Amino acid sequence: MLPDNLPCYWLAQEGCLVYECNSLCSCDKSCQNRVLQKGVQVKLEVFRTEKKGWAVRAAEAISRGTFVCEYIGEVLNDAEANQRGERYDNEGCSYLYDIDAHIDADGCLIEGKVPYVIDATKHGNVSRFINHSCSPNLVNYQVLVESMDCQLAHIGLYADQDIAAGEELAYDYRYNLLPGTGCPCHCGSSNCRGRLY
Ligand SMILES: C[S@@+](CC[C@H](N)C(=O)[O-])C[C@H]1O[C@@H](n2cnc3c(N)ncnc32)[C@H](O)[C@@H]1O
Repeated sequence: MLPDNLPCYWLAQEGCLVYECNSLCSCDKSCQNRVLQKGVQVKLEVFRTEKKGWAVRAAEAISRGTFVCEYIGEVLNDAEANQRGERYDNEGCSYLYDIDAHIDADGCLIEGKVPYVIDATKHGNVSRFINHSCSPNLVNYQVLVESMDCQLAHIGLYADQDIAAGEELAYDYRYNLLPGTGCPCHCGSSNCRGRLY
């Protein structure tokens, strides 16, 4: 039996498309299928870490399945993202979110590649400070609200487990591990892959 507070799409695999009610629905704003569109509803804190720069932690307990925040920023095409990505990698800090890397090709309705990357370097919200972990406590879903264009889905981050107040929030960046030295991962988990990319 599922707990009452789990959204109806909770059984979907990470990276899948989910639909929220929108202005074409007869329901009102109190509908339980209007989650991401209400914005951040949980208390979050940005804090400084020793090895990972800024990070985000829960300022109150967050139950499994709760929407945490949306990853927002400038929407770039692949060419622009590659160009900026090289610069960011050289600088050692990147706020690019590669939508494609998070799509579960087997379990999703999205077909083909999403030719966009979200860049939160200059425009973003608290999600830009969330670090990577090889044992994450957040998962990502692609969420459709007003537009039904799968390639323009919102990116929602949700608690994948019960999270205690004070615990750092993290999701799996799912970067490709490229040949070379890459960038060391400091997530500290027992199954850490050792590198971010
Ligand atoms: C989206 S930003 C996260 C916020 C960032 N820590 C800051 O200070 O603004 C991503 C960057 O944070 C750092 N980072 C995130 N997770 C990390 C990890 N597990 N180990 C080392 N650095 C990490 C890397 O520099 C990465 O490019």
